[in-house]
Amino acid sequence: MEPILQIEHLSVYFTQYERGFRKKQLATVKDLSLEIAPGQIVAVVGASGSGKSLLAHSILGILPYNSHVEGTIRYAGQMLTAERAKELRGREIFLIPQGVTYLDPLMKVGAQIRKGRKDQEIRRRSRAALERYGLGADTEELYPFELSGGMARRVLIASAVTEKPRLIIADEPTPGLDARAAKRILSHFRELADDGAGVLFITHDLELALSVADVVTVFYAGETIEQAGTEDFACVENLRHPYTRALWHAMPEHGFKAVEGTQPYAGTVQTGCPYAAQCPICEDDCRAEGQIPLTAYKGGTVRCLHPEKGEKYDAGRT
Ligand SMILES: Nc1ncnc2c1ncn2[C@@H]1O[C@H](COP(=O)(O)OP(=O)(O)OP(=O)(O)O)[C@@H](O)[C@H]1O
Ligand code: NI
Repeated sequence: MEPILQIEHLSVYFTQYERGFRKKQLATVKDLSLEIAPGQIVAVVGASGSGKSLLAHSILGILPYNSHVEGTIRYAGQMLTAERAKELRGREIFLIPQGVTYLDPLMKVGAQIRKGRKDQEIRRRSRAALERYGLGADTEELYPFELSGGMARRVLIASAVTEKPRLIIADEPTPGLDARAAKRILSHFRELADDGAGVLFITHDLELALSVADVVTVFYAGETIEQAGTEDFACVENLRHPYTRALWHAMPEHGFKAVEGTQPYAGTVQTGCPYAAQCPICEDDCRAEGQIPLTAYKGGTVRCLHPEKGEKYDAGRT
C-alpha cells in the first residue's frame, strides 16, 4: 500500500548568530527518514529536546522563521509543501499539539471544536467527541482559561477527531491525563488506524508507545538511532542500538535502571555518533567525521557501527 506519509532525509537547521555576527547553522534534526502506511501507528520515542516536536512541525509546515529544512516530505504520494499542509490541516491531517496554548484563548470550546461550522451534524459530532473524552456538553460554553490542563488536552484531542482523519500527528498527547483517560485516547488512535488513518504518535514514554504502536522509531539528539517493530521489545536481544537497550533496561518491568549520562544538545553534535560519550562500547571510529549511516540490521534499522559488540556487552550485563 502506498504510504500516507513518507519522509526522506529530513534535516532541520536553525541559524544562530555568534559574536561578531558570524552565522552558524545548528542541525537539530539530522537525516530523518520515516514512513507511515494507512492503518499503521508509528511511535517516535525520545528524551526531551531530541527533536520530536520539530519533526511534527516540519510535517505541518509550521517551523519558526529562523529555521530551514532539507529533504522531502510526501503526503499520499505528493510533495507536502507548507501551503498544502495548511490546506489539509483540520480536514485530512490533524495535529494534536504538545502545548495546550494552541487553543484560542478568546473562543469558546464548542466553537473551536466545530471550527466555525454551525450545522446539526457538526454539533452532534462535537458533543459525541466531548462525551467520548469524559467531558459534558456544558464544556462547549467554557473559555480555555476555565479548563484544567487535563481538560484542555482532552478538548484538543476532541477537536482533532470530529472529522475522518487520514493522518494524525499526536505530539505528547497524554501528559496531564490519568491512566484511564490516556488509555482511552490510545485506543481511539487504534480505532482510527483500523479505519485507515496513519498515526504518528510522539512520546517520551517507551512503555506507552509499546502499548499501541506497530513500529517504534527512537530519537536521540536529533537523529533516528533505531527503527524497530514493537514486538522486538519483547526481548532485549532483538534490539539494535545501545541507547535503545538502555531505554529497555529503564522500563519498570525490566528493573528501572536509569539511562546514564545526558543527551547532548542536538545542534552541538558535529560529528560521529551522538551517543558516543555515554556508550559503554564506544570505539574510536564512533567519533569519526560525519554522521553514522543508518543501516538495515536484523529486520530493522540502526545507526551504530558495532551492533554485534553491543549485543555481546548486553548479554554479559543481564
Ligand atoms: N526556535 C528554535 N531555535 C533554536 N533551537 C530550537 C528552536 N526550537 C527548538 N530548538 C531546539 O531543537 C531541539 C529539539 O526541540 P524539540 O522541541 O523538537 O524537542 P522535543 O523532542 O519535542 O522535546 P520535548 O520532549 O521536551 O517536547 C532542542 O534542543 C531545542 O532547543
Ligand atoms: Ni516536544
